[in-house]
Amino acid sequence: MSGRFSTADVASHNKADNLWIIVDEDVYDLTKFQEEHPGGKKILQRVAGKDASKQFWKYHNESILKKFQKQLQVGSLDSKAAPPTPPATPPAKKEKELVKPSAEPGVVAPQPTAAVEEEAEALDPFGDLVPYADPSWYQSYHSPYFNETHAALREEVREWVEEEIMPNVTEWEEAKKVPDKIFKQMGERGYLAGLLGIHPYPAHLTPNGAGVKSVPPEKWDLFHEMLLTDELSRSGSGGLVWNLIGGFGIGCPPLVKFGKKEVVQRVLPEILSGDKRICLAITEPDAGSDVANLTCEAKLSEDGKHYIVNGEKKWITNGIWCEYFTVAVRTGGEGMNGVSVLLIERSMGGVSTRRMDCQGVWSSGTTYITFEDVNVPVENLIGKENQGFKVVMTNFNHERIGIIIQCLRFSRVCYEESMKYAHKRKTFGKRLIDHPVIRLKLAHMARQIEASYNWLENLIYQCQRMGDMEAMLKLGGAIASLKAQSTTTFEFCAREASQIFGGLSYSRGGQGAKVERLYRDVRAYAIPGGSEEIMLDLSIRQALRVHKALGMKL
Ligand code: HEM
Repeated sequence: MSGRFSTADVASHNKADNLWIIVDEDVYDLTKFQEEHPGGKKILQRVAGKDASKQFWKYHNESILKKFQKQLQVGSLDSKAAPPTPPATPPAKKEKELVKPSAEPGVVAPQPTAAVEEEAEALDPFGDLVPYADPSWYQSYHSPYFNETHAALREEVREWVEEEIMPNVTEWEEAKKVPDKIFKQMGERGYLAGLLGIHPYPAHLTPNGAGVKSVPPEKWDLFHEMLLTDELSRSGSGGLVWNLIGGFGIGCPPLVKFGKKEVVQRVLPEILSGDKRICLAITEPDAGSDVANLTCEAKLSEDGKHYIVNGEKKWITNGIWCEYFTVAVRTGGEGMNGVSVLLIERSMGGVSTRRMDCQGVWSSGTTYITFEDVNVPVENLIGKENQGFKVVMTNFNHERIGIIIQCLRFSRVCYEESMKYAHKRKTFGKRLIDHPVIRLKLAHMARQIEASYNWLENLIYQCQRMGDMEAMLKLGGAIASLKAQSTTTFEFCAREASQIFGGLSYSRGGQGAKVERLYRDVRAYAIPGGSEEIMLDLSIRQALRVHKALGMKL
């Protein structure tokens, strides 16, 4: 694809059997491709030998060029500037320390220990700079939370997502499967190790012991985790995100934090390398948010060496692909004090999984599981017997924060796609963006996204300072509330984006692909991890309990 051509050269390829076009000063040979072009061959023949940039951008988005470039591009116009040659050694980046805001007087949160009082400096602008389409720290606004290590990770992840993931998401979603090599890359790049909620992340357990390329383990914090999930969510596919981190992100942390050392040492390396998968199995056909009433039973064998597990689990993300299952079971009497958590391994026998067909998140592998007389060694108990509720509850904050990050980025994707489309689509002689009614829709999307995201940053900071236990006690209410806020924001943005895209977001694929897919994914966020109704009620009950303990005066 390295040829250089004049416009006259391209103009000579202007027949159906010799069909070249120009898009943005690059030259494409569509002679063979025209037969399979979803928009038809005649439309291509009409622009044969010509600059078709305007027509191209009217009907397609960026991912199409990325996907077909290798196959169809034969070169560029000789008038196009040659791509810059990269410098032999990239300029060294100056690292700024994380700036930690000091707590207000009277706030119970622990005070920062390191006396880092440097002023928060804005980082270089990054991305397309569409207002509100990225977090404000991407766009040269000041932030107390992000430093150069976050900027480096952002660049690393974005490049990978743009190259390896973006062009293929629609295809994978339709196939209901993401190629295994992508999950494997999550391991190789150290991302799985970074998503455990553990700092420093266990770099020695990543393949080659290398960890994450742009962030050493000791610098890793919850904002890196947040950013990783956020950037993955730019794919505009809940299925893709859940395929890569859905099961792992909620199934692995309880094992690492509460599992027996020998068991963790045995299984963790092959999970963090991306060779084997793990998921969390709590929900049952008859017990969703009502965890305390689950019925999957684990009976201790007479010799006390095994639990014998029988029961069913439903809507389990990634289950069909997993070797390991972090499972909530009943080992004691009724209610929350009879619940334990076990690591069940497929190789133990008696584990069956089948894919469930769902409204959204198609490539996430939603699963129905049956356990029939599974013999689980007692060493595989995670936490203490009958105290599994604590393990489950600690995990909920991590799970819900993941849901919030994804929902807010998906809302941004809906907004960004709408903003870009509104600048090219014309109705009644005007671009959509020139209609006040469309700007109003965008404004309502943006205000909800920004307000929710700013609360999210604050809660991540609180989690970072508090640690799991304190965060579980103090932040459960606020996180539950923000979960409801983010899913309603997502639902609103998906609807408004769909109205702006019209028919293009009703059919699958093409320019409205992300919006159509996200519209279907909304319920997968609003229902699991605690439904909106339960979250909102909990947010008040929990906050009152905490503030009573803090000395609230009514
Ligand atoms: C590099 C050249 C091109 C490639 C690789 C390409 C590829 C595609 C693909 C994959 C689609 C399916 C929809 C989607 O996924 O977006 C499509 C649809 C379409 N294309 Fe192209 N195309 C090219 C050039 C053009 C040009 C130059 C025109 C117009 C002159 C055009 C007009 C259309 C139309 C009208 C549709 C249907 C859009 C819709 O369903 O709303 N394409 N093209």
